[in-house]
Amino acid sequence: MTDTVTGITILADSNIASLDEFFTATMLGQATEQTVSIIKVAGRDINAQLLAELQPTILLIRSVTSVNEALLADNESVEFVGSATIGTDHVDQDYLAARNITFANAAGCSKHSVAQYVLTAILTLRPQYWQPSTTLLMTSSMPPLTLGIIGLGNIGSTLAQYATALGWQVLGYDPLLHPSDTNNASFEQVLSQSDVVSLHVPLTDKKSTHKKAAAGQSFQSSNGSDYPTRHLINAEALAMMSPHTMLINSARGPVVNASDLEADIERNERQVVLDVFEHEPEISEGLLAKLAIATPHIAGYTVEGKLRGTQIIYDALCEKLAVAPAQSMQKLLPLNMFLWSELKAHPDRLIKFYDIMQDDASLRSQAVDGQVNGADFDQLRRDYHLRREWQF
Ligand SMILES: NC(=O)c1ccc[n+]([C@@H]2O[C@H](COP(=O)([O-])OP(=O)(O)OC[C@H]3O[C@@H](n4cnc5c(N)ncnc54)[C@H](O)[C@@H]3O)[C@@H](O)[C@H]2O)c1
Ligand SMILES: O=C(O)[C@H](O)[C@H](O)COP(=O)(O)O
Repeated sequence: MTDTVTGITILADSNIASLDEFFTATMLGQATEQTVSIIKVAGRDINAQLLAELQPTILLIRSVTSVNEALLADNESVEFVGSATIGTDHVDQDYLAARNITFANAAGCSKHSVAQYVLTAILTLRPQYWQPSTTLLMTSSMPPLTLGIIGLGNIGSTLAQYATALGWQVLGYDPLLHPSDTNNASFEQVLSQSDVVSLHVPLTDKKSTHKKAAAGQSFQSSNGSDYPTRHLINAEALAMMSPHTMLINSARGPVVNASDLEADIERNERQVVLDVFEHEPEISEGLLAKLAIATPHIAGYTVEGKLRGTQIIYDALCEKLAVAPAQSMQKLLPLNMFLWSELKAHPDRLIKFYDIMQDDASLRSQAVDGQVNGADFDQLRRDYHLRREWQF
C-alpha cells in the first residue's frame, strides 16, 4: 500500500467534505507509521494523465469522475477507490475487481437528505397535502396523497417512512425486492394510480455479456441489470400517468428520457421536479422553462449527508489499512436545530427549514443563450450552501 519513501499518496475530488479532517497522517498513518499526502483537484480534472503522473495509492472521488480502464490503464499504483456518493454508475466495478483494487461507495449516506428534498418539493407545490396523521382523520375532507415510489432501497424506503408518518398512501415498486407493505404494486399501478411518482433507482443498463478479446473471458458490464433503468420513464410510461400526476426525479438524469418528458409536459402540463438531468451538467433553457422545480443535483447536499459520505469511505479505507478509525463525523457536526417533529407540527415553517424555490431560482439564473453550461452548473454545486438534515 505504500511507497517506502513517500507513504500513502491520496488523489481526491476537492468536492468531498472534510478531507483534511479525515485523511491525514494522524487519522490514517499514525497506527501504520506512514506519511500521508493528499492532492485535491476538481473531480472532472481527475484524468488518466494525472493518475499516470502522480501514481497515487488511493483515489477518492464523487460522481463526476468516471473510474474505468480508460482512467487507470497507465496507473499501477492505485489500490483503493472510494466514492463518497451513493450512486456507483460512474465506476466500472468489474474492472476494479479484475485489477484487485478495493472499491467502497457511501451507501445510504444521504438517504434522509434526499427523502426530505422530495417531501419539500411535494409540499411546496401541493401544500394541501400537508396533513400530519394526527389531524388527518378529524378534519380532512380530502383523501390523503397517494405517493408512488419506484425503487425501495435506502432512499425509497426512507421516503416511504416519512410519507406514512404524514398519513399518505404509499404505492411502491421494486422488482428486485420481495413484496412487502411498501413493495405493493406493479410499475403500471404506481404510474397510473399515484398523485405523485418519485424515482429512487440506480442508473443501470440492460445486462450484456461481451468477450474481452485478449483474455477470452466473458463478463457482464458492472452496471448491468435484468431491470434496466436507463429511460425507464419514457413516452410509454408517461402515457400511463394521469396529467395530474407529479413526477419527481432525484435519482439519475438518464432514468427519464428528456425529449419524451418535454413532449409530455407540453401535452399534459404535468408538474415535474428534476434535481438530475439527462444531459447534466448542460441543461437546455427550454427544458428548464417546462419544469415546476429544477435544482442542480443537490438533493443529497446537506452537512450530514456529505459528512456521512466521507465517514463511510474513511472507515472503508481504515479497514483496508487495518487501522482503527480515529475520526468521527459527530465531532465535526455543528448544532442542528431543525427538528422533524417541529416541522410536522408547524407546516408553515417549511420555508425556514428548506426553501427549495431558492435553489430553483439559483439554477434558472445561470441560463445564458438558451442553456445552463456545465461550468456554471458545477460551480453552483461547488458553492452550494449545504442544508441541514431534519433531526428526529
Ligand atoms: N440527487 C441526488 O443528490 C442523489 C443522492 C443520492 C442518491 N442518488 C441516486 O439515487 C439512487 C438510489 O439511491 P438509494 O440509496 O435508494 O440506492 P439503493 O441501492 O439503496 O436502492 C435502489 C433500489 O432501486 C431498486 N431498483 C433497481 N432497478 C429498479 C427498477 N428497474 N425498478 C424499480 N426499482 C429498481 C433496487 O432494487 C434498490 O432497492 C442512487 O443510485 C443514486 O443514483 C441521487
Ligand atoms: O449518488 C449520490 O450520492 C448523489 O447523486 C450525489 O449527489 C452525487 O454528488 P456529486 O458526487 O456529483 O457531488
